[in-house]
Amino acid sequence: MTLLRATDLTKRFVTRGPLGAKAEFTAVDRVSFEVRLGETLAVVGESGSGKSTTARMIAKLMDPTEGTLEFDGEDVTHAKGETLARFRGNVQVVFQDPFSSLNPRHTVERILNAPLLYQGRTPKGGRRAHAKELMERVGLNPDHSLRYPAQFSGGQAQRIGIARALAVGPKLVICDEAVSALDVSVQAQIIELLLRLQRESGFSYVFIAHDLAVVRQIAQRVAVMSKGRIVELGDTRQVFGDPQDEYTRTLLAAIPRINPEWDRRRREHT
Ligand SMILES: Nc1ncnc2c1ncn2[C@@H]1O[C@H](COP(=O)(O)OP(=O)(O)OP(=O)(O)O)[C@@H](O)[C@H]1O
Repeated sequence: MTLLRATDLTKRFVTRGPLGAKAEFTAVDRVSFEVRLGETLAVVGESGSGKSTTARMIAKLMDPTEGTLEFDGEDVTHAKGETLARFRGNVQVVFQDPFSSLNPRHTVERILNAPLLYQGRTPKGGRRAHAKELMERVGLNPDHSLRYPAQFSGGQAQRIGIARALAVGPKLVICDEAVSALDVSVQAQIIELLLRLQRESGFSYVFIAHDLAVVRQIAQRVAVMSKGRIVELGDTRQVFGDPQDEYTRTLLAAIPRINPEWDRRRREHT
């Protein structure tokens, strides 16, 4: 079942050159894909390929210049008011830097209650219990609910970011380079957590990443972006095992350890 469908999503930015001359730059160029219920779709590509801009558009943090976005069968491209609030209850984002996305002056309890309150909902067992329950779900000590973000490590802060995304019971969680800034060992723990939460709750992920080794662990399907376009999209094993696009091959060749099978075949052909 299709949960989210992006059709020809396009984002053009107007930039100004050194002499003040206006120029238009197409960061995302007619990108189309769907996210199925319960799956993880990864979006990979080099820096500047348009991954984050795509993530921001499907999270409705940025309007597309052109194209449409459907969620749960409903056109949400220009959603406002109640429709937008409902969308925010279904689609949540986990950002790369937890410290800059968590308000440093708010306690974890307040941070974890904010999404529900925005929805005009009150947590059933009260705010404290709601925060503690979410902290437990993501492996944090619930006794620390009155602490501030700065009192946590990077990995723990990312767990708070993930707990906040879960607070409203979303159907889709967009992870925008959510593990990229973490040490490798912490990264592995967070990936494990993301996989466990998906098993428990059955939501979908759109997983934006540049680390293909991580993508291979977590995503059933992958979209490869280059210069604002999707150049390849398909089953992760298939795309990584037998890339059809030249750019995907270059991307994979940059980390030959990623797929011994593909690496072996690459060596055979060179
Ligand atoms: N607000 C903006 N105004 C002008 N150009 C922008 C803006 N936001 C992004 N861009 C440009 O759009 C292109 C795509 O950026 P985007 O951040 O989506 O790429 P990315 O694939 O996520 O890269 P990274 O992995 O480095 O985050 C880049 O060339 C970027 O400089």
